[in-house]
Amino acid sequence: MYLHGTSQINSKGHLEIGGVDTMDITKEYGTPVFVYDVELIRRRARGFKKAFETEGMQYQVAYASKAFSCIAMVQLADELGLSLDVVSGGEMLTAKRAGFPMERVHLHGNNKSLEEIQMALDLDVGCFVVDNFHELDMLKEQTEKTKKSPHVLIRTTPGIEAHTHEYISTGQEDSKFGFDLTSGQADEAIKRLKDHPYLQLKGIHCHIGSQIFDTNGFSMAIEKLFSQIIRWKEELDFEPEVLNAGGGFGIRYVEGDEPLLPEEYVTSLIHTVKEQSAMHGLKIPEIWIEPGRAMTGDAGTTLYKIGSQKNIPGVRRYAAVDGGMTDNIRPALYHAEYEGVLANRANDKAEDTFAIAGKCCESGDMLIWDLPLPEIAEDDVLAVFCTGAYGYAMANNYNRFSRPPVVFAENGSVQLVIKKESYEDLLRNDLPLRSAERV
Ligand SMILES: Cc1ncc(COP(=O)(O)O)c(C=O)c1O
Ligand SMILES: N[C@@H](CCCC[NH3+])C(=O)O
Repeated sequence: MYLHGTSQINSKGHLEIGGVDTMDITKEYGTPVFVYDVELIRRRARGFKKAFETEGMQYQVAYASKAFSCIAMVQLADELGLSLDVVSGGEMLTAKRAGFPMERVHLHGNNKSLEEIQMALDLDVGCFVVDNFHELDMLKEQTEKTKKSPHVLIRTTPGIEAHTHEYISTGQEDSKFGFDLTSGQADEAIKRLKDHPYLQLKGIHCHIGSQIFDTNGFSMAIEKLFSQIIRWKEELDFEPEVLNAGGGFGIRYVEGDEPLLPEEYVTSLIHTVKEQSAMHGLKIPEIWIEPGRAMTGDAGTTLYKIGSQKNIPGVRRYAAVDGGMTDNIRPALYHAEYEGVLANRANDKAEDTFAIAGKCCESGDMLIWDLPLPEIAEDDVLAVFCTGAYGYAMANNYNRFSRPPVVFAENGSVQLVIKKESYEDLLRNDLPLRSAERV
């Protein structure tokens, strides 16, 4: 069994996270519940920053809050000296309410609305990552109106295909994101932005995909960008001060996943950027990165209660838990794989293989297809590891299930950071049918 971060098995045979017995957590908060190992998030943040500091670089590590956003998480990101990547009005407002320094917030999005652009200017968001001409026009108009002068990066698609699931690969030419490098779109964006009286064009952004295990794709993307930068310098008198290499750093979900350490990804990035700058006689730009999954993914564990079982002899043994695709849609969406353990009997030997099903009215609502477990009984608690990124963040109310609570565990104490959604929360926006006097 692979245990992440501070997770360990205590003398009662219970899974412990952040020094807290997970059985105490389920007693207090019920199931399902997301538990974050805060110390592991701290370690990840330190890892990403360390390499930049060792190499004496100007940098920003922006936590991609789409992976998991809530007020406490954003406050933790601030405490860790991170910047923040947001992609919506909701994520922006979370940052504001968390008291996050808005100048360190970077706004992404391939279809930012006018309302979101206005909100970002109102909130003094530090940097817009401009994705397309539609946004560019709105942004120009709004900055001319408000006389605000945010920093801007141009998001480019470098034409690099990361070896990952098709739906989470974003850097290839045929992508909905960013300005294409080869057709001249990026050049046009630079021309339109360069001498704008308010928008301060600082640099270039690219993001090649997610859950990437090696450094080749990042290096190739940087080399590709530099081949354009030398041309931009000559033809457009534009040399980026900032190069944002995006996120995408992988984590270990299951055996066979072999990610690098955060500092290893960063060291390689820095070397490629330094090498390319020296080769082309350019200044070394600031490097910004945007890790999401690698910051919170393996720090999250979901605890479920086992309920019904179904044995189809010679075919499969199903065990259903009290959550599923409503709190973790990744298996249904990407065939993502997870590992898990019985949190209340973590030392018991596995005796059979179980397919762990969710409780939604959907055959594809499966969490794990082949999990070795001991003989299980009703009310056993199943811990599914590595659910900290794009778990709660992609949670939904299908079948009108409510979203679980989230707790942070550290140094033997536990703190509730998101309350369980109540039935009242679920019904809050419903209005009765106008003709239905009966309601
Ligand atoms: C622009 C951008 N930055 C950062 C991220 C975070 O990616 P990850 O969670 O894989 O680090 C994403 C999502 O893939 C993204 O689209
Ligand atoms: N949500 C995806 C990754 C996409 C990240 C955002 N571009 C996942 O769970 O893996």
